[in-house]
Formats: sequence, C-alpha cells, structure tokens
Amino acid sequence: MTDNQKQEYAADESTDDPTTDDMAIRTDVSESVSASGPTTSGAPVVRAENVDVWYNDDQALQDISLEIPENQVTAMIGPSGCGKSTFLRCINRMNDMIDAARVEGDLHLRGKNVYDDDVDPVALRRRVGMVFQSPNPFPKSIYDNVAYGLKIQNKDGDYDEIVENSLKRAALWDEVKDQLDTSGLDLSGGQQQRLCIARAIAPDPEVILMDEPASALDPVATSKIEDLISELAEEYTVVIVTHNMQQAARISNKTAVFLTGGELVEFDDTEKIFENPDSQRVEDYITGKFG
Ligand SMILES: Nc1ncnc2c1ncn2[C@@H]1O[C@H](COP(=O)(O)OP(=O)(O)OP(=O)(O)O)[C@@H](O)[C@H]1O
Repeated sequence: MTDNQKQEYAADESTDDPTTDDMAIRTDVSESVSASGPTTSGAPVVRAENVDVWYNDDQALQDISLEIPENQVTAMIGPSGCGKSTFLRCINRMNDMIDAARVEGDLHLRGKNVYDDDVDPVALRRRVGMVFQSPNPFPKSIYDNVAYGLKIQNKDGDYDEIVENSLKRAALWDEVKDQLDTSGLDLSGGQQQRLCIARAIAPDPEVILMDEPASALDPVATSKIEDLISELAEEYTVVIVTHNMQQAARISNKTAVFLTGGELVEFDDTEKIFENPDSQRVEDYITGKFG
C-alpha cells in the first residue's frame, strides 16, 4: 500500500467505539451544521482565525485568518514550502496524524471550531473529504473504492445508487459502468483520480480539499479534472492547492497567496489577485519574478 493509501485508510479509521457512552458526548460537526441553520451561497463555510502551525520548533504557518465561501473554488497558491498543504490539512485535522505538528488558533466549520475537544476528527473528515496529489485508489474494485466510505460508516442507503451517482458526478460513470467489478488500479491515471474524487464525494461531504489533484496527470486528464472541479463547486465547497497559477486563474473564484515563511500575503477574488494585486510581493510572484 502506498503512503497516500495508508493516509486515506488512517484518516477514516474511527478512534471511537460507537457502543461506548463516550460517543454520546462527542460532537459530530454535522450536528452543529444543522444547529447553525442553512447558509446561502457565498457565505463562509470555513473560517480560520489566527492559525499558527509548528512542526516541532519550526513555524510553518503564521497567523492565518481567512474565510472560505460556500459553493465556490478557493485556490491556495505560493512557492514550495510556504505552507499550502499544511493549511489544507488544518481544515480536516489531517495534521493530527503528524506527531511533530502543533496547531494553534481557531478553525471553524460553519461556526464550530474543529479543534474543540468535543469534535471527533473522524466525523469531521466525513464532512470534509480529501483528494491527494497522486491518485490513490485502494486495491479493490471500482465499486468498492466508491462504496468504501459508506461501508466503514455503516451508512444506510442504496449503495448501488450512491456509487452510480458519485461516479456520474465525478464524470467517470460512462467510462466504467460496465466494469465496476474490475480493480480501480487498472484505470488510467486520470481515471484513477476521478475515481478518488468519486470516493471522496460518495459520503456527501460539504467541503472537498484537493492537494494538487492534477499535478501527476497529462494535459488531457488535467483538463477533465479542471472541468470537473468547476462542476463540483455547484454542489460543494472546494479548496484546492495548486502550483499551477494558470490553473488557479482558470478554475477558482478566490485565491489565497502564501509566501515563504508561512505567511498569507493576500486573499481576494481570483480576478483581482491576477489582474491587480494589492501587494508588490504577490505581483512579483504571479509574474514569475520568484518562486
Ligand atoms: N510532516 C512534516 N514534518 C516536518 N516538517 C514539515 C512536515 N510537512 C511539512 N513540513 C514543513 O512545513 C513547511 C510547509 O510545508 P508544506 O508542505 O505545507 O508547504 P507547501 O506550500 O504545501 O509546499 P509544496 O508546494 O512544496 O507542496 C515546509 O518547511 C516543510 O518542510
């Protein structure tokens, strides 16, 4: 199993025994969703307030505050090592799995701080799905890859229908509908990544995090993933880390520019960032003067 597959398995492994009383006092973030009422499109779904992250004594993110709007694509760009992936992993608490990592500050999902003691990270990750850089299907059939999250959650429902709908939403159904029993590993790289997207959306998350989802793909497969991301934003809030500035400009509504040292230098509408940024450092970065 690759590191990515292990990460995905580990992220889903429940730390709770649902039969214990302890479960009763744990808060599924979804409960706070309904408690906070419906949100309108464009309202912030994720709100970071003064987030700092350290790996041992090295600070990777400094005082990050930003609001990620609903049903839009928000891109995180910046040079290598500036903390983009670290920030993404704050949102679904994947940094919890890195021993050296320490997160301070508040990270709200629809008004609930995901770092509160009563939040179960496994429940959180059902609300906040993730797609990694390299496609990482499990060594299972296409069907079982998509149904995986439903099965481990013992979710009720018509699995056949959910698998079909998820594959349709991931723009893969037509290519695989006659081979659902074959291994996900037999698909092309681009198909594998769309399978991973189908797996991420099957449990019906609210937010989908994507860490350079097209960087391992050829231009045709990349273009399909980009079209898909724009479509997904009609139903989900998408946050994408990308090294590719043209990609950020093409598909995102909002762009956050991180620079070396883990500083969020500018966060604004994508058009503004690329056409008329406030900061000279951002201008220099997007015009290729460094990075
Ligand atoms: N597991 C880890 N342990 C220790 N340090 C880490 C770990 N992960 C990241 N870092 C450090 O934190 C900083 C930010 O890394 P991160 O991967 O978040 O940046 P990034 O902007 O996503 O980089 P890239 O674009 O190269 O993927 C870097 O200095 C990196 O070396």
